Amino acid sequence: MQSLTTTSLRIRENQLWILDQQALPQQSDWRECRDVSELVDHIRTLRVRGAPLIGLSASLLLALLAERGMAQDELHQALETLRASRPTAVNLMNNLDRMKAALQQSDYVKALAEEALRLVDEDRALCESIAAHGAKLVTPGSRLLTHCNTGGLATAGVGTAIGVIRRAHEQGNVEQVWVDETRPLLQGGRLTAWELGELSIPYQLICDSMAASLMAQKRVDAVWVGADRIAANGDVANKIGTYSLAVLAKYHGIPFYVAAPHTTHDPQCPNGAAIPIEQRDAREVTGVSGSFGSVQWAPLDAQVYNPAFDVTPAELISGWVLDVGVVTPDQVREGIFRQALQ
Ligand SMILES: CSC[C@H]1O[C@H](OP(=O)(O)O)[C@H](O)[C@@H]1O
Repeated sequence: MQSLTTTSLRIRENQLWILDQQALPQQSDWRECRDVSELVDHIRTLRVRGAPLIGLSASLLLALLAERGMAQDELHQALETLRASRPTAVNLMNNLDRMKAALQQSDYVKALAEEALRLVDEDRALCESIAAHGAKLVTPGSRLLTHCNTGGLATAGVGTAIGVIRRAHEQGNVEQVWVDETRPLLQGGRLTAWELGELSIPYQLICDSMAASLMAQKRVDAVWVGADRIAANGDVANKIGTYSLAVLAKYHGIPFYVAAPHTTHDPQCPNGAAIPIEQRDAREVTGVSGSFGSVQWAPLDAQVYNPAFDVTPAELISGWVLDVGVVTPDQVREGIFRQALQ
């Protein structure tokens, strides 16, 4: 398979390398990813994370395994093992459905490689289109608030919500970004802060609990977040804490935008209640860990509730900023979300 480079994935000499996103920003640790069990572990521990990136890494590994001679039936098993690695982000399921179709072909080795690389190229283009549509919504002097991490680390391109912020900043319309640290795994404090620093985009890091008072002080002009799955009715599953931001934005009359590829919309999922929400390990809440080691502050036997995502109902969303354009609340109320994608 040809060499490939994204912010957090590489193909070199037919080997997949991943940038350990749990080690960032203290360490840029590239790790070989040789087989399914390693990738599943990287995905489950969020060394590989971000809805688009999870799907792309799984697709690229399957293509590499085929090139190394893995039998078709083993590849089918590998594909389904990867599908089960994280349940919420629909990108993984969509990508693997396409890889499964490639696996049915007679020359499946070639078909898998072509499809995996096509998915990477498509994601890059999707990011650019999302960013272009979204940047038009960012007015001069905007102070934008974002949650979790939705940049180049999480995609093959410029990102989704952070892609919009990046392009709007290039157009001179972003005064600064408020970055939610995003407990429990601190994707904002570790990854978005790192990415915006690398891009020289002015930001201030905040604890998630600080967003409300910033909005009350009229210091936030819009909220931009990503999505892991958009239900047929426009409800959105995204990193835990997104729903509370949407409620706060509604209360304060602040626009709340979701940026995502159109493929994140899942017409088979009727509404937010039908989106599977991943429950995660208690130790992520009773303490924190990273390349610096780990520290636990709560009792180790503390009872913990740790859903990785929450659901924001469509009524709280000002616009779904997709690669195909911006879907409006009126279109969603009219139940024509899908048609709006045409
Ligand atoms: C463009 S990434 C979309 C989505 O993925 C993140 O979740 P995680 O860090 O657990 O993989 C977050 O929900 C982002 O909004």
